[in-house]
Amino acid sequence: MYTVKNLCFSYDGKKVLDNVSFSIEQGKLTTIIGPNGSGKTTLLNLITGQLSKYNGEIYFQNKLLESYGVKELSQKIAVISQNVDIRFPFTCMEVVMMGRSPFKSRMKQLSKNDLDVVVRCMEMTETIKFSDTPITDLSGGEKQRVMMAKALAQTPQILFLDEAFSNMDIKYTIKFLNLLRKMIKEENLTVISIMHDLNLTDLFSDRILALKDGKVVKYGKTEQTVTPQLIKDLFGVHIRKNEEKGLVILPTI
Ligand SMILES: Nc1ncnc2c1ncn2[C@@H]1O[C@H](COP(=O)(O)OP(=O)(O)OP(=O)(O)O)[C@@H](O)[C@H]1O
Repeated sequence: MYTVKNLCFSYDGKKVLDNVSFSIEQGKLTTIIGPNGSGKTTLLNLITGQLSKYNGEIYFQNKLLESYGVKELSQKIAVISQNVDIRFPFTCMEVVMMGRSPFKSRMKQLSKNDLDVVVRCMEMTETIKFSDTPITDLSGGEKQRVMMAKALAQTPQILFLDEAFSNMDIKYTIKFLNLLRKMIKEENLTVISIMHDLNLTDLFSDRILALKDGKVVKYGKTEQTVTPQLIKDLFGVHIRKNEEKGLVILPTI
């Protein structure tokens, strides 16, 4: 689905990604982990076409990423970024409706089908009650739920999440991770996420891509990849792995 070969990227001469190569499988939840500043968001921005001027190759569905137009790419991928940066007081329904814009012609209204998708996604994310509320009036976690509704309304083949649950409480985080697992199973959705919560990463991910200092340290199946040694190498933190319940993070460094 995605193949990245020898990807290198610098900001103003400062190298941030160094010879990164991997392939993402369809119908899996892959989580990118690594310390602050290791290059996770930069990598995500590159493979979603939000950053350019890299060295190396990025293939999406066997075509070079740079050969896709913005509209074509937006019909296939949706991205939820780290921060919700909407300063204009659009109503929440207007924001979720923007998720349908890759599918409509310029100047045309949304179709009945588009509106049905919007309402369904707002119901799934429990944001329908905010339909007429300006997004600027919501809390951080509520805004993230609206952004989740907008991303789902895009009906993507691949959903990218950059710490998309960072402001959500544990109930909604688990609700959405379960919803994504269901969509992966039933609709063959592919999810690529960045998460700092190692317990949830371990419980919900199929594959782990571990980055440190802009290099891939490890990439593979979660159960084989998330080991106490990897977490020690990445973060300098000790963990114990409980075979039944996942990770136990120990507060000694
Ligand atoms: N726009 C930018 N201009 C210059 N340097 C940048 C820019 N964005 C990120 N960087 C630098 O690139 C490096 C990687 O940043 P990136 O945001 O990709 O890391 P990250 O792994 O996502 O970090 P975090 O876990 O803190 O979100 C950091 O050293 C950061 O300071």
